[in-house]
Amino acid sequence: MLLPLEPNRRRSLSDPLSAVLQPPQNETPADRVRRLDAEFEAKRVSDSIDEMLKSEKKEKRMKPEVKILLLGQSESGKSTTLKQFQLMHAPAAFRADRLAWRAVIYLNLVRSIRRILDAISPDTDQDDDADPATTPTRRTAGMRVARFDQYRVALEPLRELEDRLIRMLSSPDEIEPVRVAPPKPDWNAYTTVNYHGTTAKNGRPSPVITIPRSRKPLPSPGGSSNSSSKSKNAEVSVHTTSNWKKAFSLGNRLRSTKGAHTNEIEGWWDDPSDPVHVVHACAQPMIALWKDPGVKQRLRELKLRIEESSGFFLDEISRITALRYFPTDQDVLKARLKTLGVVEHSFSIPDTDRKTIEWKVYDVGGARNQRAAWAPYFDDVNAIIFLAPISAFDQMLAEDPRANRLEDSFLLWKAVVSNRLLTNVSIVLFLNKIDLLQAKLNSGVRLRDHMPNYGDRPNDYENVTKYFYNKFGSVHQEFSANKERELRIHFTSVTDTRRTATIIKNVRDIIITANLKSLNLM
Ligand SMILES: Nc1nc2c(ncn2[C@@H]2O[C@H](COP(=O)(O)OP(=O)(O)OP(=O)(O)O)[C@@H](O)[C@H]2O)c(=O)[nH]1
Ligand SMILES: [Mg+2]
Repeated sequence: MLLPLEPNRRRSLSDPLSAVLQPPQNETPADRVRRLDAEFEAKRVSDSIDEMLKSEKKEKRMKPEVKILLLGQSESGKSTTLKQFQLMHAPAAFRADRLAWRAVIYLNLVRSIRRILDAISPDTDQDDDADPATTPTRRTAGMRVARFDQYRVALEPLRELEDRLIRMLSSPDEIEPVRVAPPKPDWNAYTTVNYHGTTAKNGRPSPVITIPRSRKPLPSPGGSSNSSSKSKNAEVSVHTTSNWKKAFSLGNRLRSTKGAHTNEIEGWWDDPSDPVHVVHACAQPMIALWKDPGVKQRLRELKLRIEESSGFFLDEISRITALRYFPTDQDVLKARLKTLGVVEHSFSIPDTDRKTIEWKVYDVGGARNQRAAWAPYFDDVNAIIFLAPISAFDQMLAEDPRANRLEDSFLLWKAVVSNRLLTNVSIVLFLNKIDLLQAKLNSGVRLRDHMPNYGDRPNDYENVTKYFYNKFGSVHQEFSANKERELRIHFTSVTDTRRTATIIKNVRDIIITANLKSLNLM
């Protein structure tokens, strides 16, 4: 039986392709059957290839890659949230790095001590180089701390240690220092800087992180200070990529067995050059300084709440300065390293159907001069976790002492929710540092003194958190580029592992659902 000619075969003869496909003029009925059979077979093969491609595509869509961007101002808790992701989804790697964080923890501790000495120093009254984020703008006259000179002398070795830790963390084996990061920082303010010279394959800059350096060295016994550290924004950069961790990793520090007979392990505590010996030797004066009622009184007069600051370890000096101190998970979560650039971390996470999904979490630097680096990540991100540290309502930005940190968070939030590139991106808001907020309100700090709009509402946790919830929520409602977008708001303390794990799980499910919906798979 002759197969009928398909209507769509009749093409215009002006089309050269059609002319070629036309059956020959002198085609016999037998030739025609053969030709149509061949065409039928070709179509069958082509259809089956199409089918395979379709199912491969579907399979690919079923295990999508999810990209999450962590956004928020500096010290909002982005890197801490990332650490919680690591703790949940790559615990072995997280724990393998714990020893490396020892250097950062020592540096955080030394820096806190330095801040106290700076604050209580009788020389500080004329200081125009104090930390704007933490130093009261006007010095308050008060009692001189009686033992100040003793503390200054006893804690002098910490000055050299700080420089040494910075050098160790700054990847000394990196040979080609190249500046890649932000366009406009005061480069002269960075000391001992090594930058990774590579640029990632997508043209995005290589990640680096910085350790905030105290603005001044410890006051020297003679009262003079190192002039090189007088610059305003002195910070030290350290690569996220590798070497700062290597310098302090277990592999490097546990080098050999002491002897075939004893089988005793030689650890960092046996290395006389290890920084632990300096902090260990200074432990007693550090404890005495922190416990000194005169010091506490002076800090109160200055309204300096050191215990609320990043990388706070002053309540745990004995434990942290012990010769065989090994950081706990919680120590690592509390340790502070400032991020510069954008850092990508990948996790393979099984979803509800036990399919593995590749999650890419991007942690960005939140300081103002870092924010220009965010935009290149907006075009292919699935979700944003935005962190606003609501305890910071009485603080100023480190990079701009005139800008209230919470006002800055509101502006940043508005810019993110109204950004058109992010129209179809799920957004989750973490109102973070609620533990510090609670402590601050309990200590009598009033919100309305810093945000007059708060008015006469009660200054308690419940009312204050409700106020922030509504304020951030209404900014989203008014300015969102996507009026359909459902906003999820969580009150968080991202240093709290148990609560944060529950929230992350919840956020993960929401993001997966939204992602599948956007792919029309639900
Ligand atoms: N008490 C308390 N501390 C927190 C909380 N969240 C973060 N921190 C601490 O605040 C400090 C700053 O947090 P990071 O995660 O480094 O901040 P970041 O947003 O990554 O900052 P940049 O890298 O500068 O953009 C760290 O020492 C954290 O341990 C919180 O909810 N409560
Ligand atoms: Mg960070």
